[in-house]
Amino acid sequence: MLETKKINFSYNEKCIFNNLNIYFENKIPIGIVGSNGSGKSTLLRLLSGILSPDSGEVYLYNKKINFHDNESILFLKKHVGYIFQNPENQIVGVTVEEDIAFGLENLGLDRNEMKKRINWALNVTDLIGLEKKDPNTLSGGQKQRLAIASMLAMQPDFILMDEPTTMLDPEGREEIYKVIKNLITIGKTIIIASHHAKDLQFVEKIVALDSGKIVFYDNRDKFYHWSENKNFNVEIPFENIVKKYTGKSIKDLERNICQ
Ligand SMILES: Nc1ncnc2c1ncn2[C@@H]1O[C@H](COP(=O)(O)OP(=O)(O)OP(=O)(O)O)[C@@H](O)[C@H]1O
Repeated sequence: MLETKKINFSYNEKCIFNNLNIYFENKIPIGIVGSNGSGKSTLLRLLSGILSPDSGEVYLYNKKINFHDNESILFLKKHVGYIFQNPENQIVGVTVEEDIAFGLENLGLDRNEMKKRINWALNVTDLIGLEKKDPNTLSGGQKQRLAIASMLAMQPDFILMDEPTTMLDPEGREEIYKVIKNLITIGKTIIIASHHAKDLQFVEKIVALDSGKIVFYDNRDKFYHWSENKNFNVEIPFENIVKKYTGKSIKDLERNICQ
């Protein structure tokens, strides 16, 4: 479990969170939605130790994170990985393989373990065969998959993604969806902040933020019903629109066409 208790956070004078309590259970994929500026990225950054709260607490597995203690922050960072919207912010190696190895070098792993982790991360992110490539020559989708692979090799339990497909073309987006599915299958807890319906297709629950407050936290399907006529700047999934206007699922309609 990853949670915040009574968190307060401001950028200079601008208050973003006032007494925010939220929890994320292991292995329940969650989407975070909200209009621009509602605090989605800030929340992900607080949960992953990139930002520290002004007051209040972050707990991971019931352990309180001490933001003044490097070891405590490392404990949080070891278990909670963060993926930026723009993969360029995360890529540092001169080859794909070296980029993945970079984060591992500080962990004191032996060569075999490093190799094993690199291959595993390449596999989960579908990057096998690109090990020797210069990251600068990769497509947007491949770069984002590399950012995920490099973070994955550190073996975090929670993977926080901040609008992971916003910079990508449709092909790149589909590549990331395949990876998100893989990550869920191997038991990672995914938390995705996004405006795109397809980014949220695999999440079980949705948290809606409005000016730093949680105004909804429940199952994904309930969210789309609840949010009708509210402005959360989030796309409605195509299948929900079809269902609303025809009363039928896409599968039922396809069946009728084929009969
Ligand atoms: N480094 C910063 N310094 C000052 N203000 C910031 C900073 N980062 C974000 N903000 C402000 O804090 C508020 C919340 O920002 P945040 O990025 O968390 O929202 P968001 O919901 O992720 O928005 P978006 O959907 O546009 O990405 C916004 O008003 C934003 O302008």
